[in-house]
Amino acid sequence: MAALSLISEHRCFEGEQRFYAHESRECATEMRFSVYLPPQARMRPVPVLYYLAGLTCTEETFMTKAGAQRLAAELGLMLVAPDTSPRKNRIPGDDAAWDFGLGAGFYVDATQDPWSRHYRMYSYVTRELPEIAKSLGGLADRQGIFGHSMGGHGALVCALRNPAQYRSVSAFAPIAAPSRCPWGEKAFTGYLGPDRTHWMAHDASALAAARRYENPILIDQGTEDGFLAEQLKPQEFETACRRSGTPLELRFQKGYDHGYYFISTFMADHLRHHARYLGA
Ligand SMILES: N[C@@H](CCC(=O)N[C@@H](CSC=O)C(=O)NCC(=O)O)C(=O)O
Repeated sequence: MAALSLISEHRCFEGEQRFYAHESRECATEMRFSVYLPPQARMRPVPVLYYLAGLTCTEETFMTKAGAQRLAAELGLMLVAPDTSPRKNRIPGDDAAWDFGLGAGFYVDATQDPWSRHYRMYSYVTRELPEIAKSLGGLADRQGIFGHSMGGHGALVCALRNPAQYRSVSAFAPIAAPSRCPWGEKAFTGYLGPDRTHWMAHDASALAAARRYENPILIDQGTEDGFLAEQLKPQEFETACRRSGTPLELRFQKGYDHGYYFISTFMADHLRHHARYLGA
């Protein structure tokens, strides 16, 4: 594992909020991530909860907007939030749109040129970040994952493909059927190519229909979310879970939109959900 470079460190609810950069093995360029170390981490290894953010976000968004650290400190949960794409090695056209390229890695391992060298967010999250979390005092056998929108899609896919690795999963307004919405179709075509059979390994609804995930999945979705009907499609995920017998609690929250005021409102429920299955 390459050395971590500490960008900044801040005392927070008796724990430590840190921001790091490092040369990523999987992305073959510099990556950034944030970590919240609860006070318990000074004494012993602690469970780890990964948060994957949405389009246009960075490694800072969750830590500054979601209000998760106070309860994470109480529960003794380490929080780890990666950036949403590589940014250091620029690719022509990577900033041409806000829903593809920079800030929009979609948590897949790209197979298409010119993205395939650096855009390997799936392997970065599922392989490299856990090694880093362990080196910072995280327990390898007590990991959970959650996320928002594009990151909700990423969290569901990581957990459904690696049920032994992630004991718990939840999402806020996830892109739940990316093969059948404009954001997902654009990203998967660009990163994975036009053959839709290659998309299924990154489609949460396809994965949930194919195999049962044992622990209950929690999803919160705002009813006033402007992306709900066209981009998110949580009902397709609900149907898929029913097919495989995967336990799902899909909660429609009246009056809430897609943003971080919604996420911060229900953050405590998600942290407690993970704490329950991570033994925190
Ligand atoms: N183009 C707009 C909207 C981008 C946006 O809404 N991003 C969401 C995630 S959407 C799906 O992944 C987000 O989390 N934004 C960050 C925030 O702080 O709300 C724009 O560029 O703002």
